[in-house]
Amino acid sequence: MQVQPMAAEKLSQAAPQADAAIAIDDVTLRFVTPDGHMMTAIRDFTMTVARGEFACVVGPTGCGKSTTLNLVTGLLRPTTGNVRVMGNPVTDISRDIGFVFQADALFPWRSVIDNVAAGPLYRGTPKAQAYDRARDWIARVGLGRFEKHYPHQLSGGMRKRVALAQTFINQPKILLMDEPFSALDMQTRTAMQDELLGLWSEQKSSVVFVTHDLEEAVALADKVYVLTAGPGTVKSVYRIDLPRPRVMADIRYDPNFVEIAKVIWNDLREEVQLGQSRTLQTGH
Ligand SMILES: Nc1ncnc2c1ncn2[C@@H]1O[C@H](COP(=O)(O)OP(=O)(O)OP(=O)(O)O)[C@@H](O)[C@H]1O
Repeated sequence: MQVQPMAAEKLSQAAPQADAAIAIDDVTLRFVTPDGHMMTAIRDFTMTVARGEFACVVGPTGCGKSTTLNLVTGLLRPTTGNVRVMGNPVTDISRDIGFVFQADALFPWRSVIDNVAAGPLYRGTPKAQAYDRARDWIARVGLGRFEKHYPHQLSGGMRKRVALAQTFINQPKILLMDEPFSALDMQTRTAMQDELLGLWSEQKSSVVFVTHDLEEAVALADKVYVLTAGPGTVKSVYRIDLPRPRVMADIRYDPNFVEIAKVIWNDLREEVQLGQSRTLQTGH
């Protein structure tokens, strides 16, 4: 087991690899606030996610984690710097990208199978084939008996399984996840983390997973990015060398896991405290 800030602890100074799945190169993003001031959301931000890599991003509230994901989707454009996905500059919302966010993105008026088949149908897959694939994915996430149910008839964990099936059926090369499991109880959350790792290891997507939960980050990731209090930049990057496959219910008791989490928390704590003191001073 090795825990170490990666060679480029100051990754913001290092050029991302050309063939990376995601390459955010020295990006600064400024917004005009509602009262007309400029505010910097992220600054001098450099991040590289290799193909097939699972990267987690942790940082204090408001430090720019969601903004980072929005740069990858193309919903936001950098003020300065470059963002490349699969080697190409981001110009539009890419079909290669799948999302799972905290809120459900399910259509409430559609049954489970109609929700899961929606992506392939939208992409032009013939109906019979789209529904066959949807059935297969619903079975994979353990909801075979619930194809005809509507989202309001499912628990939060079941809806999240539908969301994973809905996302993975499109075989995204890149998966962006913004606190996807934070609303779930601990047990369901653990099950969903296992589910996610299983699906990811089959499909080998490149993942960026944003979370407030450092233990979740360490348990899931190949690499953990720690961001500074806003305006966010990369404070340090840790490679997590815990062996795979990982079993979420067990990994938290692994002494190596505990040690890694402690080291990263020492780093993150300063930023969280800084973020909190700013919130107290400014009220937001
Ligand atoms: N469209 C926007 N216009 C102006 N400011 C914005 C906009 N979107 C985000 N911001 C600001 O950018 C900063 C970063 O926001 P972001 O949502 O990325 O943070 P975060 O780290 O994801 O926060 P949290 O952990 O609370 O979800 C915040 O100060 C936020 O108020």
